[in-house]
Amino acid sequence: MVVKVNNLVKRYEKLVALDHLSLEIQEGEIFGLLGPNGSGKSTTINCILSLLKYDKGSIEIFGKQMRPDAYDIKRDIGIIMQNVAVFNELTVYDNIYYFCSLYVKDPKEIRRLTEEAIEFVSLEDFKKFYPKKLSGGLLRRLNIACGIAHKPKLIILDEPTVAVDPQSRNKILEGIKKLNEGGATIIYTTHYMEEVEQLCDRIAIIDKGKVIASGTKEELKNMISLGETITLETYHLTEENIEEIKNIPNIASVDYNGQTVVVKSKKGKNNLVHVLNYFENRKIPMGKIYSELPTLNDVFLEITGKELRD
Ligand SMILES: Nc1ncnc2c1ncn2[C@@H]1O[C@H](COP(=O)(O)OP(=O)(O)OP(=O)(O)O)[C@@H](O)[C@H]1O
Repeated sequence: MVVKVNNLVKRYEKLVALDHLSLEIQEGEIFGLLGPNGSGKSTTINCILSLLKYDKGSIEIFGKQMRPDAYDIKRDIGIIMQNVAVFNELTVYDNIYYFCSLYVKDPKEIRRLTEEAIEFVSLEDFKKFYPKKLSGGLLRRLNIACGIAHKPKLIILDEPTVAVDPQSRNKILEGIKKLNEGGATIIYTTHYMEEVEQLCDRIAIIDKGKVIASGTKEELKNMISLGETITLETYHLTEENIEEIKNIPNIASVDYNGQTVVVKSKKGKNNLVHVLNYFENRKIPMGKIYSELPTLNDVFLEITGKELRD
């Protein structure tokens, strides 16, 4: 176990930001903390890092109790915060060198690690640039390089792709996978379900400071009753047809807007076949058809009754 958070409670005056939150993160995994804005992700990370005091609970990292002065633990952690934290008066190279020098003493080794980090985030052409001259995506990559240059065993990234262009976003996600393949354990917070689906081995979904579900994405999707969502283009459905589709076994809901019908089914076999057979037998013309498995948004929606997105 790399991180063990037990029953954490954090209040900001009257607001309970973390409400008995527990997490267990194992060595070598990419662990996703998924939740809407304001659910408590940054507060969790700041408590884990002992940057914030909390009211109740305990936090262990690498099997030891985490404290504000636990420098032996902090040395092995890389932090990439939501807000870019670099020095505007230092170049790209000097920023990375500086952050690396907080953990590594030998100048030759710092230079080697700095070059490696620059290569890792593909900033070779920008070494002498000052942060103000970098685009948002490049700045994020610099922020990441500063956090990982000292080769930490545990890397914590708090929403590193917010307001980043798709190219930089892909580079960041690929980079995180590479860091993980190199042996680092990763904690990744985001409100983008696509990112955790793509990246994470295990996920905790949080809402209002509580873990509402956790597991692999398959486990999370198996927790809910929704099977698949079938979307079908058709201009010819009557009220009677809609009622009949609702009565097909295993169908949970039917929504029709005059152009497309969205049929949600409960878990079970051959749901798509049954729906298509209905259209075939009634000779109702169909256009495009597709069927989707539940998303993590569906999981969030079924548990909390609201959308993950704002
Ligand atoms: N310093 C603070 N003082 C008072 N309330 C705070 C403070 N920081 C956070 N909060 C509140 O605590 C709750 C959790 O906030 P937190 O920033 O941890 O959520 P988050 O999931 O990281 O959201 P976001 O992605 O918007 O940062 C929110 O209701 C937020 O308004």
